[in-house]
Amino acid sequence: MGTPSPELVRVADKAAMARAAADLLLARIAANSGRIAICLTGGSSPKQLYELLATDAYRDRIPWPRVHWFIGDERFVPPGDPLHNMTMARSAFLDACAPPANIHPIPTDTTDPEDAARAYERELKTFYGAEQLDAARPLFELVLLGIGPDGHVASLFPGFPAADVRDRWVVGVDQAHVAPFVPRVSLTLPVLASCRTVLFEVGGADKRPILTRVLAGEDLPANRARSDHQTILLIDAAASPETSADQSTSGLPQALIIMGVAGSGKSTIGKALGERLGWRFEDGDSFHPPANVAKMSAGHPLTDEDRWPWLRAIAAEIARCRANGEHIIIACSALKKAYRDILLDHHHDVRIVYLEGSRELIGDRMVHRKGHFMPTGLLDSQFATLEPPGACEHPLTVSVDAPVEAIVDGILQQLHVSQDRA
Ligand SMILES: O=C(O)[C@H](O)[C@@H](O)[C@H](O)[C@H](O)COP(=O)(O)O
Repeated sequence: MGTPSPELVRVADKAAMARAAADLLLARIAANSGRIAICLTGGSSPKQLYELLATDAYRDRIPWPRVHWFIGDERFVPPGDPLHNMTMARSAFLDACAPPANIHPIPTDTTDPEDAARAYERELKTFYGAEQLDAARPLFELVLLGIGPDGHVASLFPGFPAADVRDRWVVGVDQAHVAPFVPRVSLTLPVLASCRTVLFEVGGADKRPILTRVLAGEDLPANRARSDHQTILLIDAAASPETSADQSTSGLPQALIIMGVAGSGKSTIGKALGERLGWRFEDGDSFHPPANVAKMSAGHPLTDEDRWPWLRAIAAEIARCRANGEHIIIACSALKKAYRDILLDHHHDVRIVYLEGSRELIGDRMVHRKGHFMPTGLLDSQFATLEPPGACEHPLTVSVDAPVEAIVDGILQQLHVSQDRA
């Protein structure tokens, strides 16, 4: 299988970009319960993100002891210098939040950048526990990158030999192609690729010229830095070239997740929608691992720990469908945002359909529909758990207070599917 194409995610401005990047970082951390490595970037683009991570809203949600912080490139200046990349990250958030042993700067107190590169390569290999990268076991969970005005990433400049190095993990770069003109030390492209997600932050009007070239597919380091698994380009309105204004919203989604509390009609609506679109429908419950099925059959409620593998199994099925170009509709209560984050996995072609209804309405429907009574406690607890999807999740919201066909019409309308096409 080739390298997946990058996904474009558009946000309004740099503040929204920082929030989206922070949310993705949290999702990546939540998806792996082991020791995690994150590769930070220098430059000015990530500063807002770093500052956001130090705020209560994010800081308290990061399991700091198990997260390790590396850097994709360093300017060969002493720590503390205003140009020093890791110093910027340290003062923005790391020093206040991360255990010192989990901060892995590139040394710049060595004789030259080449020595520093060798020392950092050793450190990365020791952390990884092997001399060779294995595509099935990425080194990093997330690699953050910015794009320079000439299309460079980390300190891999276009036309410089460092951008072609494949047999080293880290290289010394004697001179930079753009300011600041100090020697650099940089991770190489195969090492940056060894991650679950490469996330580019590209914001501000000054990025528009280079982004236009990148989106046109020019052969630049920015177009060669791709994760083996997932690459996301977060771009804001100011950086976005007009010509690509509707690229990310055109076409139908690849997958739809029908969410809502028990009794909101997820399966009925999902099946009816599947028939109208000609897409496969699956009940999310069929993805529960046997341990969960056993627990539920014994009448024990599931905990979030039980739910993660189940949600990841659904996400894996969505990923499989996306890779094969198949459409799928999955019914899954997905009451909390953390659950939906796993299911959506930041894919803009996976959309949520939220079946909205009040507790009274859904309680009533339960009684009248099948003459079957749902215990009040269960419905109450569903509503207590429910975190309705926010605008940033771009849900298709429909009221369940209508006949099935009208609800399906409402969803098709929001998908801009003409009734002929359906
Ligand atoms: O050390 C560096 O300069 C970098 O890591 C570099 O690759 C940076 O990410 C880009 O040049 C974008 O820089 P800005 O974010 O400042 O535009």
